[in-house]
Amino acid sequence: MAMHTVRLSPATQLHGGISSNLSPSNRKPNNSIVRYGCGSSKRFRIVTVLASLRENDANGRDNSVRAMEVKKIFEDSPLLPKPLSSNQLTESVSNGSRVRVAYQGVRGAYSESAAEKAYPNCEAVPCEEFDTAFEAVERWLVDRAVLPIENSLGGSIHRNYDLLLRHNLHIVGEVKLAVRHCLLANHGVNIEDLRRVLSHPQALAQCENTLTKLGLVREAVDDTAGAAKQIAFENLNDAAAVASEKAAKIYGLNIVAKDIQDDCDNVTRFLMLAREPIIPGTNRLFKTSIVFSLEEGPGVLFKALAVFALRQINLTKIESRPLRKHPLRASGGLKYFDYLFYVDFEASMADEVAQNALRHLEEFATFLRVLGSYPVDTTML
Ligand SMILES: O=C(O)C(=O)C[C@]1(C(=O)O)C=C[C@@H](O)C=C1
Repeated sequence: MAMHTVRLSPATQLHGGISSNLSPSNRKPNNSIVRYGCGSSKRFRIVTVLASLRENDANGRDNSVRAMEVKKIFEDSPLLPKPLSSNQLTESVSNGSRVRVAYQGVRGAYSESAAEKAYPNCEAVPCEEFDTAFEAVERWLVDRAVLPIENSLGGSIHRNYDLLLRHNLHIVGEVKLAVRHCLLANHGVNIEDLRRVLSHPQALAQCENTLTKLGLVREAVDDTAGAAKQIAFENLNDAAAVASEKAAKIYGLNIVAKDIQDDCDNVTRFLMLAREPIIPGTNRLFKTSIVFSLEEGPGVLFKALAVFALRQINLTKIESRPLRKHPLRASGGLKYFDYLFYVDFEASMADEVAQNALRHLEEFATFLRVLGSYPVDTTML
């Protein structure tokens, strides 16, 4: 059987470095995580079956039968872990060896790459939802979470701003990842055959110009790699996924177009979250993230931001979100929207100047919380 017909090769595509499987069917009765070595015979069985499927395809076999077979093989595979869902959170435990890092999405998602960049040699643990990743850390199932917070083209990931406040984790670091999107389709599908494109809404927004030029109908899914997986599993021939080159390899898809984001400098910033804060230092460039709310009144936000300007502290990000518990406030018979302000500033909480700024802010803030003080990611992308 000629190996070149197999698009999912064993070493790079099926195993891919994840050694735990969190799906209930693969969990040991004592709730510890089942591990699989690189030489798993099941892995080779899967590759062999895929190879024979490809060969059958070449002989003109029914595509829907093939799609069902491929789906079954992937679902049975212990090598592609199923993401954690909220109701599984009580069922697995951290084994204390490598750092276990939760991310949202499935294998091949940009968030997985960010987790691996933030914690080299970590065990990246896929989670279905952002919320699940937060909870996985809170319940000691994993050690850290790495979650996207903003993108240079698409803007803020609002959901994670809201969750930062709803949960009690601390920001212990940030990591920036260059995001280079590809258009992925099944082999044999040409760009002219495409009608639809599936991806994470952020990824779709980052490729707005290309997708508009191609006239593709956008369909939002949970993550970019999940879109690639769906294209492969369902053997779709009118749809493509916006996803990474890594996802193309994992799910055996063809790269129809590369670098389709609207700007070559497309960067997503991720936050590293932990149960305990790190001790802020002054030995390197630090950033501090805070959230606060203010009284209603003329110039109040101006005054709040002035506490930093007066001390020459540089602000790197400001975001406002509705204050959900009190979305409206009344003043003089009028109703105003009520907000939370998230601010990142370039100073360590170990700096007296930062402590003074926050003391000053407390004088008129109705609520203030420090989300974390952590080293700035200064790596060039
Ligand atoms: O869908 C993925 O692959 C993700 O990791 C999520 C996500 C995001 O939420 O912004 C991360 C990076 C890119 O900006 C696009 C999508």
